[in-house]
Amino acid sequence: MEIRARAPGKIILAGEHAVVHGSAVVAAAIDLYTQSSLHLPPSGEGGAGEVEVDLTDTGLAFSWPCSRLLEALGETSRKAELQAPRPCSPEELAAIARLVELHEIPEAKIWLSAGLSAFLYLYTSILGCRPGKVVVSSGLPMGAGLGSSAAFSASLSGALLTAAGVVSAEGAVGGTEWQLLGKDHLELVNTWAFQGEKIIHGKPSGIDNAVSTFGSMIKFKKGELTNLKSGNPVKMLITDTRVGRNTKALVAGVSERASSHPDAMASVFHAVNTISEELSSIVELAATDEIAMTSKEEKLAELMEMNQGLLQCMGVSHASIETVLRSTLKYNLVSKLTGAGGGGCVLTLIPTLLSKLVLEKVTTELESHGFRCFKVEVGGQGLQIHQG
Ligand SMILES: Nc1ncnc2c1ncn2[C@@H]1O[C@H](COP(=O)(O)OP(=O)(O)OP(=O)(O)O)[C@@H](O)[C@H]1O
Ligand SMILES: C[C@@](O)(CCO)CC(=O)[O-]
Ligand SMILES: [Mg+2]
Repeated sequence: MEIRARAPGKIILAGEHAVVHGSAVVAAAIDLYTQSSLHLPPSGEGGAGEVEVDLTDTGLAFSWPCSRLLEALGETSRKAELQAPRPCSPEELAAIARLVELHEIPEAKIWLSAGLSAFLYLYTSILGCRPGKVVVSSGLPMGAGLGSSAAFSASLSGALLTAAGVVSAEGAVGGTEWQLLGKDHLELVNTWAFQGEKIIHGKPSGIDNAVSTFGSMIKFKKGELTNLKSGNPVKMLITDTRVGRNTKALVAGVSERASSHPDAMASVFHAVNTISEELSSIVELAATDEIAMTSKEEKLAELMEMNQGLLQCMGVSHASIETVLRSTLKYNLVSKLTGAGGGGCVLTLIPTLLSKLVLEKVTTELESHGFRCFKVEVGGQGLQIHQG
């Protein structure tokens, strides 16, 4: 049996990091996906065989004998528990880390260990220690702020829960082989994906896995989701600075700064909350003419610029991000980091009336710094399933 699931990455228009401390955040799916293809042999009983994962984008594949997994983790998946996802316990995480260490991951790719731990936890918790193989491919740069960890966790959870028979597709994505899940099933996938994010992010807010699972554009605050209907298409240029960084460490750094300067950082988080609330209202306005559109985009740009300034207060900007800010500002364009920062990707708002020539000049200048630029469609579908 083969089951494929794909989940999108995301951009954050305002509110990253502050959302971990209770502020509102606005995020949207993008049309870059991570796909998990699950292959299960007909028998499927635990004990014999292996659990394999092939991370095609890294050129690395890993496998564990089912007997070894059973010995280390015990038979974990029970149908009842599938409806009530639980966090990976410290003991399970330690056992999983030892299983990952059995494979000598090349030092240059040691950052993969978090993803492998999330894989083993989700696979054994949902399917138990039965043989199977997952092939993962992605259009998302890893560790770049576009939610690669969430897209990985959501696509994997979707494929595994479909194989376990607890979620199923309810409708087709017009003109494609992909199918959509109903709201209740998406909620279950999202809760499992959040467990995967906890292993990779440490203290995730839940916004990344929510956007990867539900898609669209979302305002999120203290676990509460509000679907936003963008009044007009939102056009963003994404610049990947190609500076690798680790979201878990960056999130921890902001928490440390909040502990060192509680009052000042509380003011920063409050200001970000206000920016996110205002941005969510403006993005839903439907501008019907050029004057209204220009006015709307100027307000969005101002809010992005203010949020970037507050992200610098949090200590998550980077010299490469500042280079993007300076380069785009020369053309009166506004940019902000997206995701955890510390490098990774930067958003630049593309006004409707911006000429193609100017956009080409900006892109050429950014690429002259060794950055990679690309445009994405914002606010598309979330998790999608295909049963072979
Ligand atoms: N396709 C994948 N296969 C295996 N592991 C992955 C994959 N994509 C992401 N990961 C895991 O997630 C980690 C990157 O997650 P991280 O949260 O640091 O960055 P991000 O999700 O790309 O950015 P952000 O969280 O800021 O949006 C990788 O180091 C890897 O462990
Ligand atoms: C930095 C952060 O706010 C977003 C990362 O994409 C972390 C989180 O919310 O889990
Ligand atoms: Mg992530």
